[in-house]
Amino acid sequence: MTGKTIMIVGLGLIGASLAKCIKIDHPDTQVIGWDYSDSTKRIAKKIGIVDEIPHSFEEGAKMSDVIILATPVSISIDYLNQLSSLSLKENLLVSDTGSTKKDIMQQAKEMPFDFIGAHPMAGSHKSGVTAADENLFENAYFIITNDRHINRVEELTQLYSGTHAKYVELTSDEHDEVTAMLSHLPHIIASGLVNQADAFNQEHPRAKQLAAGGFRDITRIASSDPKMWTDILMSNRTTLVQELDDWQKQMSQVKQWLLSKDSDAIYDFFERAKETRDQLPIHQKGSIPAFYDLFVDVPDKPGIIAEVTGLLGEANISIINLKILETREDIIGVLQVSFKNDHDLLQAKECIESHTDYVCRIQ
Ligand SMILES: NC(=O)c1ccc[n+]([C@@H]2O[C@H](COP(=O)([O-])OP(=O)(O)OC[C@H]3O[C@@H](n4cnc5c(N)ncnc54)[C@H](O)[C@@H]3O)[C@@H](O)[C@H]2O)c1
Ligand SMILES: O=C(O)C(=O)C[C@]1(C(=O)O)C=C[C@@H](O)C=C1
Repeated sequence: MTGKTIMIVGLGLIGASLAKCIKIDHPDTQVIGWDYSDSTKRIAKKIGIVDEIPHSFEEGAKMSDVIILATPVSISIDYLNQLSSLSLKENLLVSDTGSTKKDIMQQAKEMPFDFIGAHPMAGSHKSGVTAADENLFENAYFIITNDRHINRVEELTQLYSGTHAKYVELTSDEHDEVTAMLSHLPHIIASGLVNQADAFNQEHPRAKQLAAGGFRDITRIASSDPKMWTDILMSNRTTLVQELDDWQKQMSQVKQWLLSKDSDAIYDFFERAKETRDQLPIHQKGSIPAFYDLFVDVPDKPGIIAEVTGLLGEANISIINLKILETREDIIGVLQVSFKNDHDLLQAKECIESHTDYVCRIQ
C-alpha cells in the first residue's frame, strides 16, 4: 500500500472510521477525503482523519489508486456513474460501504474499472465525522459482494487490516436478503414503535417520562439518520415487502392467541425467542451470526491454544480469528476459531476431532 492514494467519499461515521483505521495500519498511504459538507471536510482535515481534501471530487478521483464510496446508497451509485466518465488511474480499485448491494453491484457491471462491494456489519445510530471511531469494526463482519469475481479481494482486506474485522463473501442477492431480515426490518420495527408511542403520548403526556430500559433498548436504532434509511429501504423494496408480510402474519398470530387466551402458545413464543436470543454469539460486535466459527471445548491447561492452532497449521487450514471465550480455573474453556469459509470450517472440525477428544460445535 506504500505510496498509494486512497480517497474516501463521504466522511461520516463509516467513511471517517475507515479512514482512521487505514491511516493507523498504513501510515505510508495518502488518505484524501471528499464530502459535500464543507464543515465535514474542514473537521476531517483539522483532526487528521484525512491528509488532504482535493479541490473537487474529480481531482481526487484522478489521483486515487483506491476509492471508497461511503455515502448513502443512492448517492454512492451516482458517484459510481460519475467515475465512469472520468479518465482514472489504470489499476483503480473502487469499493463501497453501503447497506444494500443488489443495486450497486448491478450498476458496477457496466463500469470500466474494478469494483468490489463491501458492507461492515457494525455501525451506530450516530452519524457524521465527529462520531468516527477506529474501534468500530473490531470483530465485526465485513460482507464482501464480488459478483464480478474481481481477483483483488485480498488487496481490499489488506487495506482494511486496521479494522480488525472478519470477512464473509455473499452474492448481492444473498446479502440483501440477510440484511433485510437482520438489519432493515428491525430498523422499520424500531421506528414504527417510536411513532406509535409518540401518538400514544399525545393522549397520555406523562407516559414519555416512563419509558424504561425495554423501550429504550429496542428503539435505540430509531435515532439513525433518516436519509440513510430511506435509501436503504428504497433499494431493498421487494425483499422487505416479503419480510413485512411475514412480520404481519406473526403479529396477527400473537393477536389471535391473545383473543383466544392461549397462554401455552404465548409461553412457547417467548420461550423459543429466548432460546434463540441466548445463543447469539457473545463478544461479537456485528449483528450477522458467526457463519464460519468453530467453538472448541478445551481443558484448561497450558499450551492448549498452541496445540489447536498447531494441528490446524499442519493441516494447512488458515484461521482468520481466534478468541478465548471462557477460561476459569479447572473448568473447560471455549475457543472460538474463525475461518474464511465453510469448507475450512468443516475441515478444521474434522481435523481437531480426529486428533483430540475435544468437543467441537458449529453454532
Ligand atoms: N451507520 C451505520 O450503522 C452503517 C453501517 C454500515 C454501513 N453503513 C452504510 O455506509 C454508508 C455511510 O453511512 P454513515 O453511517 O457513515 O452515514 P453518515 O451520515 O454518518 O455519513 C455520510 C456522509 O456522506 C456525506 N454525503 C451525503 N451526501 C453526499 C454527497 N452528495 N456528496 C458527498 N458527500 C455526501 C455526508 O455529509 C456525510 O458526511 C451508507 O451507505 C450506509 O448505508 C452505515
Ligand atoms: O448498531 C447500529 O446502530 C446499527 O444499526 C448498525 C447496523 C445494523 O446492525 O443494522 C446498521 C446498518 C448497517 O448497514 C449495518 C449495521
